[in-house]
Amino acid sequence: MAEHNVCVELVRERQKCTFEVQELIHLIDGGITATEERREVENVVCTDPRIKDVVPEEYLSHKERYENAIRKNCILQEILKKYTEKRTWDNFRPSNKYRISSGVVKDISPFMLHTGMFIPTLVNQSDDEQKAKWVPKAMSMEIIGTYAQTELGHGSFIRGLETTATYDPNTEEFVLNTPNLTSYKWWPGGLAHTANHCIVVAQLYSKGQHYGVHPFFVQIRDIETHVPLPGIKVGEIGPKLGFQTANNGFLGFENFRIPRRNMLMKNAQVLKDGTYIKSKNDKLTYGTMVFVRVIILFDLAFELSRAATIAVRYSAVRHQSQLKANEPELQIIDYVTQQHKLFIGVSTSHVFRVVGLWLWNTYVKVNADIGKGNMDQLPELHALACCLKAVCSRDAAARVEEFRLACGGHGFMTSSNLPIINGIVSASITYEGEFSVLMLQTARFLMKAWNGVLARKTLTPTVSYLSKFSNSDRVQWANTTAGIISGFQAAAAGKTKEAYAAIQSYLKPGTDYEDAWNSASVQLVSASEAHCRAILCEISWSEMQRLSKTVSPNLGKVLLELAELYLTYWSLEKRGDLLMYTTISTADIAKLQARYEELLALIRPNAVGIVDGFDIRDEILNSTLGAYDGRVYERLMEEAKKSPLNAEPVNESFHKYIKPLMLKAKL
Ligand SMILES: CCCCCCCCCCCCCCCCCCCCCCCC(=O)SCCNC(=O)CCNC(=O)[C@H](O)C(C)(C)COP(=O)(O)OP(=O)(O)OC[C@H]1O[C@@H](n2cnc3c(N)ncnc32)[C@H](O)[C@@H]1OP(=O)(O)O
Ligand SMILES: Cc1cc2nc3c(=O)[nH]c(=O)nc-3n(C[C@H](O)[C@H](O)[C@H](O)COP(=O)(O)OP(=O)(O)OC[C@H]3O[C@@H](n4cnc5c(N)ncnc54)[C@H](O)[C@@H]3O)c2cc1C
Repeated sequence: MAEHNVCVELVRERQKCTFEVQELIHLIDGGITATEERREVENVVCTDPRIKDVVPEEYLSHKERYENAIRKNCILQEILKKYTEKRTWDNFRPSNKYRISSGVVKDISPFMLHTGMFIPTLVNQSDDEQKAKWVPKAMSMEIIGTYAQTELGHGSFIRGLETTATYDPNTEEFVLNTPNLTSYKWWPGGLAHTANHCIVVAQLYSKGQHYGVHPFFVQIRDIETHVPLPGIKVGEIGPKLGFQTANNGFLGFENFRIPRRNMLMKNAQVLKDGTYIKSKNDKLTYGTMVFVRVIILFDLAFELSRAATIAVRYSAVRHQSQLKANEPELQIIDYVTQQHKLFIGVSTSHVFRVVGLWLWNTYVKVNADIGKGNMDQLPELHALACCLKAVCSRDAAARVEEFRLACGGHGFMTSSNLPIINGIVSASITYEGEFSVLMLQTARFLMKAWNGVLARKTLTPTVSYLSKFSNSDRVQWANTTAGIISGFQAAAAGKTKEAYAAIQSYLKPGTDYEDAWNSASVQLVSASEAHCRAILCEISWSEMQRLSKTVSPNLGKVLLELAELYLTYWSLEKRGDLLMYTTISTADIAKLQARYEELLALIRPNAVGIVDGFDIRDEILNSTLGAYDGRVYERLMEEAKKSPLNAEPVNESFHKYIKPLMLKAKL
């Protein structure tokens, strides 16, 4: 971007920056080569004239919008293929180059489930022979798939799914059926008109026995004509709050037959005669969900970085109101309330990225152990992935909404892109495991851990802190980062203990454990949240400390300020918990508040530099408010002029309706 086109405010902001933005970019990308590789792909895609929309997406009809999304995503796939020719699943290291999808369509790609769930399920749940047959075809997009699990009647409760797969040993086939309306598959992305295959999660029956849900590889459309195969009823579910171009669909089966070997057989198998061979652990069927819950953190970090870039740059460009009489109007970023809205979101993006990487490394290690037959770490991984996915998605949605509010009226414009990002992030609270449902899964793990505390057992690493805080004394508070982390752990331990006690107190004679659990479930969710906050604080602080030692002192200082801001913000937000479970005093809280305000002031001069460090091209930001040059007002007007309503000075509705109305009023 030529600096002479950049508005004066952003030029000044960039001059103020105390660290090398390029260094931050490389840190986020994971190295200079990764930055170069990402930029090269982004450049090729974003400068391809076929990708540019003449009419903005939001003015297209639902149908046109989908068709446009498909057209452009096919071009993207063509380009990406060149950059991923040597890629096999085993060396598949999806780098930031996949964020390019946002530079192609503003909303979600209809191919997202193909990459995000169809391929991972084939890789992780097929046996070697199946993998060799299906994965290369899926990777090259010779076949296009999705993940069809949720039904009209059931999403959270997977054991309640109603689609059946009944084995017929005479033909060595499974017969798929949708027994009633509520058993229609409902929601899968790309299912409606994009995918020709899908993973179908269905209840398995063989030799008259029921064996629970299992994944099946199912072709639903003819490869040549794309016509749904006989016995398949498929269509689209209609417009939503967001995800307009995701092509979410419904699917029903009527005695639809698939070969026996189309059941994914890495974990459980059905032999030719219908004998069922059990998996080592029946929860391995849920493996793709664990994988996606893990990678969602990267997606949330990215979406937050987009929203942060938009809101921070806009706040530097926008002037409003006078702080002092007879002085120029302030850049809104100089209002401390504005910094309070902005900087926690910027910091949260970094926190999610580093905690996401830590979770990813844990996932890789546990998966390797599972491969060797050791399932010991699976419950802990599941508990971690559940609460982190749930809390981070909810936090991300709150932060994006705050960024939107920080942009005032203009943030409400679709052209700001904040409403679309809002829709994308809000969906993640529900999909891949609804918030409360996942929090309660982590709570199950915490209750077991508390049993371990009471039995003086050694706990697994992420809950080992519970033993430290098992007595009733309030924990000694220290106004340091270590003190804050310890305070969060004390709060998590205290809440876990109370939720445990609440279950016991509800367990009157004649009360089932499940009813007592339900009665205590608000406290259980609260305990899960506290546990998750303790993890987010501990891991983000240790990771940012580690990273700060790998970069220049100037950048290291900024990283630590962002990490400390996160800890301090949440200490203040959760001061009630800290007052309950630690010896924190009102004077300590006042000190935390003062430090928080100090951190806002320290971050302020670097704010634009920090979001520049996310290195998000204008085409990927898609925002009138957030472009690199800060020409906010020109862009808002240019975009407004694209409204089809502005193509004619008088709309025909005037003659048809308004004029007659006015004439009638005269009579
Ligand atoms: C360096 C960077 C590398 C990064 C690599 C990334 C590569 C990726 C490339 C692609 C890029 C694209 C990025 C895009 C971002 C991602 C976008 C994806 C978009 C997704 C769209 C949405 C898709 C969907 O929504 S699919 C449907 C999802 N559905 C759900 O999640 C349903 C939720 N429900 C459940 O999970 C279950 O029903 C549950 C857990 C609530 C209850 O199950 P069940 O009734 O069977 O169990 P319980 O009786 O309650 O408990 C039994 C027992 O089992 C334990 N357990 C449950 N689940 C699991 C599990 N998954 N694993 C292990 N254990 C489990 C449970 O804890 C209980 O244990 P107890 O010991 O008895 O307590
Ligand atoms: C944008 C989007 C994309 C999606 N894509 C896919 C896809 O590609 N493939 C796919 O298979 N699915 C997909 N889904 C479906 C998604 O996974 C489910 O919507 C999600 O798992 C929640 O299930 P549900 O809709 O049945 O909600 P419900 O389970 O009906 O939840 C409704 C309410 O009931 C509460 N509740 C439910 N069970 C419990 C419980 N045990 N304890 C306490 N409270 C409970 C919940 O907390 C919630 O408040 C998608 C959904 C969305 C929104």
